[in-house]
Amino acid sequence: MTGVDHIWSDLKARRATQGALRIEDLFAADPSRAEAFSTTADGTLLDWSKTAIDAPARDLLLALAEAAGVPARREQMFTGAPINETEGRAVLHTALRAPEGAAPVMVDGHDVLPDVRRTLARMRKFANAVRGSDFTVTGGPVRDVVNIGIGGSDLGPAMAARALSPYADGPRVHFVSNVDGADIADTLARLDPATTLVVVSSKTFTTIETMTNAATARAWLAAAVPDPAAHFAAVSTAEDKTADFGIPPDRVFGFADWVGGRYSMWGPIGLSLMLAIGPDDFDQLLAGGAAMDTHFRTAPLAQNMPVILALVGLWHHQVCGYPTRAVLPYDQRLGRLPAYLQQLEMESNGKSVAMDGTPLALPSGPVVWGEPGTNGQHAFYQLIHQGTQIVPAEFILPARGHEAALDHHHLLLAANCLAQSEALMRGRSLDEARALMAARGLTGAELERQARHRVFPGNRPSTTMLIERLTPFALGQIVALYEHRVFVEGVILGINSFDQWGVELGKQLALQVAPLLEGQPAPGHDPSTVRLAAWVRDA
Ligand SMILES: O=P(O)(O)OC[C@H]1O[C@](O)(CO)[C@@H](O)[C@@H]1O
Repeated sequence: MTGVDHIWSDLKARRATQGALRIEDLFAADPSRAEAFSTTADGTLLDWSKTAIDAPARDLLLALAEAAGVPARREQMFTGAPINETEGRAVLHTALRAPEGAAPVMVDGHDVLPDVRRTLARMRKFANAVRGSDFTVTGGPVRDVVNIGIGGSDLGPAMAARALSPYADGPRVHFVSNVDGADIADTLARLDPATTLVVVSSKTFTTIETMTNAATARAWLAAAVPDPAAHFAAVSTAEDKTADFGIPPDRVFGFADWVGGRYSMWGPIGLSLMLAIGPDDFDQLLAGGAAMDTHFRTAPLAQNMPVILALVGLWHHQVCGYPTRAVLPYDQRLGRLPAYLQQLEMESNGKSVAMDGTPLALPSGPVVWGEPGTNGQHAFYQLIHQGTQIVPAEFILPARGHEAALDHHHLLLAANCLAQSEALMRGRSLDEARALMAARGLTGAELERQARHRVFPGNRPSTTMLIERLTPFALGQIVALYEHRVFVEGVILGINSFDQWGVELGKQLALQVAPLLEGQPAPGHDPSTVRLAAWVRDA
C-alpha cells in the first residue's frame, strides 16, 4: 500500500470510530470549533464546522493532500506543465486572469501571457465599440447580443451574466445552447435582426448543436439584412473554421487549447458577458479569480479554501459514502450556478480510471445538484431533512443584496439560509416531537404516530460560504474556488480532471441515429433504438 492508500484506510477507520457521534457533540467538546473549522480568503468565509470532520479526521485529510502531491501538482498547473496528460496539454485557465506583473507562464518555450493580454485588449476594444455604439450593424447600434454556444461555451457566461445582472449596462445578452429549435426560435422571436449581434462561441467550432444554431441564426439574418456576416463575431481556437463560416478575422477572438471548455469563461468565451457588463467589471471578475489563485497557491493547506472544500467533499463522498452533494446558493441571481458546477465538477471528475489507465480505487466525483434557496426549501429540502440518504449541503450566502430598499427581504433570505444549516445539524428528537404533539392535546398511540412523522434525524452536514455581496470580484472568487476544488479532488483521486472522453460516444452515435430517423438504412443499432426511432419517424 502507498502512503496515500494508508491514509484513506485511516480515514475510513476514523469514520468507523465515530459511531453515533453527533456534529453537535464536536461543538460541545471544542468551544472554538466554529472558528477553528472556518477558513477566510479576501473577504470571504467558508465555515465547515457543521460537518463530522473532527480534529483527527482533519489532520488525516490534510496529510492526504500532502501525500497525494497536491502542492507540487498545483505548481505544475500554474506554471504550464502538460498535466492534462491524455490530451498532452497544459491547463492554464489561471493565465487568463493573471494580473499585470505576473511571472511569465511558459508553454513550449513561449510566454503565453502577452498573447492573453493582446486578446483581452482586443475584446475590450470591441466591447467598448459595441457598447459605445461605434460598432454598428444594419439597424445602427447593437441592442441585443445572442451568444450561441453549449457546455463550457455557454454555461459560464450565461451563469455569470445572470449573476451580475445589476452590473449589466450594455446590450441585452441572450444565450442559445440547445439544438432543440425551441431554444433559438423562442430567443430570436423577441429580437430585431437589424440590431442583433450573434456571437458564435465554440472552442472547436465543430460542435453540432452550436453549428446548427449558428446556421439558423445566419438564415434568420439573411432573410432580413443585406450583409448578415456583419452581424457575427466568433470565439474559437479554430480560426480556419470561423473564416469558413464567413466571420472576418477582426471579429474573431481566439484562444489556445490549454484552456478547457468548462474553464474558459475568463477569456474570449466571456465576450458576451463583457458586452453585457463592460470591460471594467469583467476585469473585476478576473481580479477575483486571480485573488483566489494567489490564495490557493500560497495559503497553507490547513487554511487553504479550495483545499479545504475539496477535503470536505472527499470526506463526504469517498469516506462517508454520501452519493450526491447539493449546492444551495441563497442568491436568486446564482440560479445557474448549480448547472455551471455540474459541468465543472461532473465533466471534470466523473471518470472511472486513474491517470495511468488503471481502474479508480475509490468512487469518482459525486453527483452535484442544487437550486437557489429559499425556493429549494419548498421543493426538495424535505428529502434533505428527513429522507433516508444524506445529502451534504453547500450553502452560499451574500451578507448583503443589491436592493437597498429591499433589505427586509435579504434579512429573511439570510435567516433562512443560516436556519437551514442549523436545522440540518440539530434536527428534532423523538422526545421533542412528542412534547410538541402533547402540547397540541394528542395522547397515546396517536401522539406517538404523529410524533414519529415530525422527527428530524439532524446530524446532517453542511458548509456555508459567505461573501459580502455578489460583485464581479466575488463571483470570480467563487468560480475560481470551485475550479481549484475540482483540481484538488482530482489530484487526490488520481484523475485527469481536464479531459472529457465520456461525452464522445453519445455524440458519435447521434450522427449514426440521425439516418434512422430519416428512414435511411442504418445498420448496427439495437432493437430498442430501432423501434424508438421508427416510432418518432412515423408519429
Ligand atoms: O466549445 P465547444 O468546442 O463547442 O464545446 C462545447 C462543449 O462540448 C464539450 O466538449 C463536451 O460536451 C464540453 O467539454 C465543451 O464545453
